[in-house]
Amino acid sequence: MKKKLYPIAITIAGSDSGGGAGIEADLKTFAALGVHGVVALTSVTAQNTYQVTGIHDLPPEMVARQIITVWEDIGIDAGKTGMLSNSEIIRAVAETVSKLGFPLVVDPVMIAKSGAPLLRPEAMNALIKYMVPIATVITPNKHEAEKITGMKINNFEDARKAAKYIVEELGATAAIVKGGHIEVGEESIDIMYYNGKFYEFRAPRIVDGCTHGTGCSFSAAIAVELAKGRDIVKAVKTAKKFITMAIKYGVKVGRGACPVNPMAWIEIPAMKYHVIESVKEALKIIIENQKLFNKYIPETGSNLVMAIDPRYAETINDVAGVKGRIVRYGDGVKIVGPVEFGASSHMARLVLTAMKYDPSIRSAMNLKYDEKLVERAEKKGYIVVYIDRRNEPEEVRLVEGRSIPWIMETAFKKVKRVPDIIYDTGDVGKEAMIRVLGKTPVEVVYKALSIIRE
Ligand SMILES: Nc1ncnc2c1ncn2[C@@H]1O[C@H](COP(=O)(O)OP(=O)(O)OP(=O)(O)O)[C@@H](O)[C@H]1O
Ligand SMILES: Cc1ncc(COP(=O)(O)O)c(N)n1
Repeated sequence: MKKKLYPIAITIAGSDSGGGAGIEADLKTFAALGVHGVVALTSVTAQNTYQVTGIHDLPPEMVARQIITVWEDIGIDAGKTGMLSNSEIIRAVAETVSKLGFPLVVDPVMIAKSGAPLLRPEAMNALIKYMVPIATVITPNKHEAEKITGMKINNFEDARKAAKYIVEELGATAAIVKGGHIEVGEESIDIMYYNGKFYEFRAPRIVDGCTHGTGCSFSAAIAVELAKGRDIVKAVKTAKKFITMAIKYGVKVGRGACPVNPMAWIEIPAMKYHVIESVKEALKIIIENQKLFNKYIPETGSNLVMAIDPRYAETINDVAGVKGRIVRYGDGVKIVGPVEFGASSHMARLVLTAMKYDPSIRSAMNLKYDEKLVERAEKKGYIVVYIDRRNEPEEVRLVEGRSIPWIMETAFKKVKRVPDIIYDTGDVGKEAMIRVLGKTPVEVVYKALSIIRE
């Protein structure tokens, strides 16, 4: 079979005006994982991160009509359902999807994170009777699985029984009982029963992430992979990786449960590419001016670094620099290795600390100390701060990796902003150094050049 360039996935779900869950989360997930997303809206909710203040259901015929109209022209490779709200909508969706016959992921949405009911009590039986049997995969959490099976779920053994029951007695092809609230420990473990076998999907539990829309985005990700033609086990594996990242790099907005961030999946790699290109562009300028830079490359070498967006930057692995540093070579300089993430530790830590004070400062370079450079910087009106390394507290000296943040913190305290230049004149075993900071590597290199040039 010829592979489709644009697999099509449909979300049959409600809208969350807060943009965190529902079709909004689903469409972001579809886009991030590379399929074309289409929609059958079931209900409009007036919602934010901590409450639902109104629900307006669409007529069931209108829900069915959206699915059919899309199918007739664009086609549907797989779909998911989210909030279905009432039994008439459930009947209309079940009937339409059964007729068309595409693989369907059912997220049996009942209650929002904020506590609001999203499924009328009268619709519970319809959900079990009509939706479960047509589910290729159904993804209940602990509470939803309890409602569907009538069982109590307190541990993974109970979750296994429930998943098996949903498949063998209620007719789903595969059932995943999500473990967000079961045996809460270091990991978030989901249990799947499929084709006579149990599967476990594990990921580290994230404590300070965002969880509004997790269920929506997880089920949408499974639907995407099914639309691409992946088998169920592979689809869930990818969805689990996807949702873990979306929770970790959540969108920190609102005063309730903040929304997951499905875009992290593509945004982080895209930013990394942009950062590498930005460092490379600035390295070209250094090479063009290598004779000027030669004299000011420290004995230990220089590095030029840039961090990814502050929303995502956490460790030195989120900062790119030159592997093996920039060294003196004849009367010029040599860029020793490739530009890589995690290639620098000192300069990376400087930038990570600077970003805590001013998120726009994402780049830095170090030069050999020379009083002439400091004089020129001051004359040019740059903010220049001197740090006396003899004042470095004992507890800072003793801990590996603490000196650089201390230098940045001390400099910030002196001028109440991130300076353009921080310098020190060294100490026993510490080379005197000038550190140039800025928004981008090109800006940093031009700043450096402007003080190097006589
Ligand atoms: N804090 C967390 N850290 C990592 N993964 C999580 C976390 N919370 C939920 N997940 C995962 O996200 C996916 C979607 O979970 P979802 O939030 O729908 O279920 P739940 O946490 O069991 O229940 P609830 O919807 O009531 O929070 C599942 O794979 C689940 O294991
Ligand atoms: C329209 C709509 N659909 C689904 C959910 C569930 O998501 P959550 O449990 O994260 O609030 C929601 N809140 N709103």
